Amino acid sequence: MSIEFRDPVIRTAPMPSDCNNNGDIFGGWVLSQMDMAGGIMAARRAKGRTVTVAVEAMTFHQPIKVGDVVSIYGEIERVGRTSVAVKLTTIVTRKLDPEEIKVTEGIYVFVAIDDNGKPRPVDQ
Ligand SMILES: CCCCCCCCCCCCCCCC(=O)SCCNC(=O)CCNC(=O)[C@H](O)C(C)(C)COP(=O)(O)OP(=O)(O)OC[C@H]1O[C@@H](n2cnc3c(N)ncnc32)[C@H](O)[C@@H]1OP(=O)(O)O
Repeated sequence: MSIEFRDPVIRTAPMPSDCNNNGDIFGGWVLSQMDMAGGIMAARRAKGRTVTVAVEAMTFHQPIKVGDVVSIYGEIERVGRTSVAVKLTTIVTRKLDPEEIKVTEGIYVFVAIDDNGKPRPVDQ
């Protein structure tokens, strides 16, 4: 299903306090939002706790600005023995403009962990 017809995992609006020294939204803010979106998807897929082990192929295509509505879409990219990779794409709309702009994408890898923080198998 294409992005336009799916629900985002997270939809939010950044605040002026989320800006960097250029006045755009700080990259760390969006990385964190993507981590949360991927963490929700991975925890659902792994049916329990997961931790982020790696971020692969992260690209910042366009800046995010105050006033943007930020939507993060996710899809499961692959499932390993203990890991779940989630492809995350961030789309914004700017103020009242309905145009959807892809601003970031990346693949976040999560590992399912047990109560001792050790990797545990994910149902295939
Ligand atoms: C129930 C529903 C609830 C729903 C509602 C929940 C809501 C919930 C929302 C939370 C949203 C916040 C999400 C933030 C999540 C953090 O902020 S987590 C904090 C940051 N991360 C950490 O602190 C993790 C620190 N690292 C570790 O503890 C250990 O390295 C780990 C991750 C447990 C792995 O341990 P290890 O012994 O090194 O594991 P190892 O067996 O070598 O590898 C395990 C798997 O990882 C893969 N892997 C290892 N390194 C890499 C790498 N560099 N690249 C790719 N893959 C790798 C391996 O290939 C292997 O995969 P499989 O082949 O088994 O599939």
